[in-house]
Amino acid sequence: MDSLFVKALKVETRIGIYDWERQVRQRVEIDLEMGAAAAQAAAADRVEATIDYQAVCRRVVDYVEGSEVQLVETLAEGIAEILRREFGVGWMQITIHKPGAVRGAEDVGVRITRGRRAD
Ligand SMILES: Nc1nc2c(c(=O)[nH]1)N=C([C@H](O)[C@@H](O)CO)CN2
Repeated sequence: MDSLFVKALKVETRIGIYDWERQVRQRVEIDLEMGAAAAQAAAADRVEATIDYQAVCRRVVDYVEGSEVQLVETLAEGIAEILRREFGVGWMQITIHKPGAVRGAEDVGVRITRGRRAD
């Protein structure tokens, strides 16, 4: 299966489980991979024949900037729901990075995979 991807989409948001984290905005970085048939899009050579990754990015940024969740897991599930419902994505992998959130670790976060991979 072919896929479209977005790497390290940076968004400032309120996220975290501690009191101090409810007072600030922190940067998260988001990787997306979405199942999409490249041959169909190429044959038409039109963005309407596939998933518009720029439209996806705009929508994800809008959602994440406005969210106020505690866990990176909650953010990932919210994005998955948007990709499924609004963009018709059948298979996806979503990674939320929260770089620098844990002292001594370069990066922490969550990766979820949802949907069925088409052949
Ligand atoms: N499984 C998770 N564990 C933790 C999360 C999280 O979102 N999911 N978050 C935190 C804190 O907010 C941390 O990122 C800030 O230092 C800790 N554990």
